[in-house]
Amino acid sequence: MSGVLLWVSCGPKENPISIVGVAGRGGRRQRRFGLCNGITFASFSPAVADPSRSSEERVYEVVLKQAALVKEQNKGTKRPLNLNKPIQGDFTQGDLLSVAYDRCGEVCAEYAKTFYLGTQLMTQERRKAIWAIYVWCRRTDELVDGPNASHITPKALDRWEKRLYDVFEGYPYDMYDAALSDTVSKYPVDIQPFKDMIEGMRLDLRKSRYNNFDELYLYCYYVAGTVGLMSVPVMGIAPESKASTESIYNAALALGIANQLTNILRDVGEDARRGRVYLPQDELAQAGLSDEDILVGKVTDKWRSFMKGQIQRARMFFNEAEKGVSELSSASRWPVWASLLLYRQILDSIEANDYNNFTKRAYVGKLKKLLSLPAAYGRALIGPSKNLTKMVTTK
Ligand SMILES: CC(C)=CCC/C(C)=C/CC/C(C)=C/CC/C(C)=C/COP(=O)(O)OP(=O)(O)O
Repeated sequence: MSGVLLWVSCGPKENPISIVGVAGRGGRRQRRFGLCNGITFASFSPAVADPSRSSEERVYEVVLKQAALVKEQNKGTKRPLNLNKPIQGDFTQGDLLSVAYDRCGEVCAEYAKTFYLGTQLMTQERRKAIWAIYVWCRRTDELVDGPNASHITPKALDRWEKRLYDVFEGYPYDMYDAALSDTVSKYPVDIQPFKDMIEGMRLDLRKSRYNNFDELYLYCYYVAGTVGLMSVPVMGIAPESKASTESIYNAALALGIANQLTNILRDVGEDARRGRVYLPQDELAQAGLSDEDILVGKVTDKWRSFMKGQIQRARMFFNEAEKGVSELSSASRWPVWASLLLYRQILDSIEANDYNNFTKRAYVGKLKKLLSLPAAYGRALIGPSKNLTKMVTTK
């Protein structure tokens, strides 16, 4: 494993980015903030920059674009992979890629055990590609959440974005990049969700409150919805699916949003102690609650009723996501169902804790986790719906 540190310590002129040997994993809300309050990043144009429309409308445009691109790329346009630039180590290209993917697998196995198990249910090719994407997301997250987070500036994120472009052009800086370069050369994965995830990190550096759900939705898209959009091209759509590509991408986006909302509801107390409140401020105020109540952490009827509404909304996103899972290729359905069923149970657990998400961490016990696997398997047997109307999106 010692070589890994070397590989991860990144490309030329980069701040060291470590994904190994990091104590604790934590969510993406453990980041420090206040480093760059008030700084705007005019040099970037994320896909969802127009403030005159709702976040949902703007994000849906990204979904449409992704769906159009995947159709285009499925017609046969392939990106070149130029692994010509020297990468540390004495490897042939074949060796390099197989070692690179193995390393990505090791990182997943170490940091995301359940996720790693889920990937074991996929075909080998897809599993490797999903590992490569996971590792890139994890490294991105660690820029603002990892051991070097206090030194991270918007400039470092700009450099990370430049490096992302290089990876997509087929010029990786290190092994993990090489795996991603290979993945994006094989699957119709677009750069946009990756760029948007970096935008989410910029947002996290400068923002610790969300005025309303529209703002929160955008944040959830950046940090989690993007993962859904990155994953579908690798997971694949069932050849017999009659659903529109955009409806499937929309379901994938919904799963990312649902997961992130669940994550936020689970970690309310923990986040508040770090100075962060992700719950929509206007909804808190309407419920007669404030940041102060969250810090005090007393479960009151007001809180219970507020939480019921938040949980209901997260469940709506899970329901939206459900509509798309059956349309995925058969080998990808089981892991996706498993992760959906498992993560959704965190909401049940918050209820079982009588909505005390201030001091009690909601979790899904081992037995429930285990039982979810056959349940997920059963659902995964159901393939694409023959009835088109079932998948028509609401937008
Ligand atoms: C539904 C369809 C059509 C496709 C599936 C598309 C996928 C895979 C969507 C899932 C997107 C996803 C996994 C988003 C990440 C969301 C999230 C909140 C992850 C939590 O990360 P950690 O912070 O490490 O979690 P824990 O703190 O719970 O360990």
